[in-house]
Amino acid sequence: MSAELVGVRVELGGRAVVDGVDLAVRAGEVLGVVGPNGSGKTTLLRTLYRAITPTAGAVLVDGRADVSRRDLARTLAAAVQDPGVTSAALRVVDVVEQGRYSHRRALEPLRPEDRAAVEAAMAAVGITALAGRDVRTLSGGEAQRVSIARALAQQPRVLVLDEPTNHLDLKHQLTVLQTVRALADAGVAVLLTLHDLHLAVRHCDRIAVLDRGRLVDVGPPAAVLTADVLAGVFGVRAVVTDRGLDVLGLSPPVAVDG
Ligand SMILES: Nc1ncnc2c1ncn2[C@@H]1O[C@H](COP(=O)(O)OP(=O)(O)OP(=O)(O)O)[C@@H](O)[C@H]1O
Repeated sequence: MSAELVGVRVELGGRAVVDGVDLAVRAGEVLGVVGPNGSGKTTLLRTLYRAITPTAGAVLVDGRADVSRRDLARTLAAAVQDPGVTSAALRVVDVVEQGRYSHRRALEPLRPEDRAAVEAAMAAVGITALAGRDVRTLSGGEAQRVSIARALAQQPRVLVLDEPTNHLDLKHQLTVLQTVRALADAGVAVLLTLHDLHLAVRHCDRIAVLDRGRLVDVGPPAAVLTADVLAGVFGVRAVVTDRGLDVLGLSPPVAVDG
């Protein structure tokens, strides 16, 4: 299983925010997309899960462009930055059960395997105790984990996560990233965006660097996040070592008065 963008260009508000991007996420890997604010990461993910139609290029799932909405929903799950899980009076478990829609016929009750998938998804991100809570009462990090659990309950073969750790405390960041690793080890293709380059270096098999809508490079973290890329794209002086990423300061150095 793979999901692929081929020569993708996306124009929004009259300008290209993603341009000429070729990128494939493959079964068994965690592929991280990193880049500065506004570089096109969310747009790229939205294009892959077909929330946006590209201006040019193709989106392929297992090499095919003609996948139906229903087949796509059975194959690919996404947890996005603004999950909207807090807009209606639903319990946490109701939202996670939405992840089973694509596996059932309309109005069919949940089957034992659906319930098992929902329970496993909630346990994986530590929200079992929140099952009966009104989603409108959740904290940002709790709501984010509900959104991720809904995607996990879908048991997708391609999992797309937009900033899955941005509201999470350290323990839950690790919980989510370890869950992602276990899924990849089980053969799921995982594509995620991360702002935290430390997490990206540690938890991604490959990293794609976006800058102003263009793909700068894609490959293993240490090969891609070179000092030049970190300076040129992110504006920081930093190096990737065996221990991870060391950020030394801003690049070029900021002049300090006095
Ligand atoms: N609907 C829209 N209309 C016009 N411009 C848009 C629209 N959506 C996004 N953009 C612009 O497209 C660019 C890429 O946005 P995108 O959200 O993909 O970036 P990002 O890399 O995910 O950013 P961040 O790190 O801040 O989340 C930004 O300059 C943004 O302002």
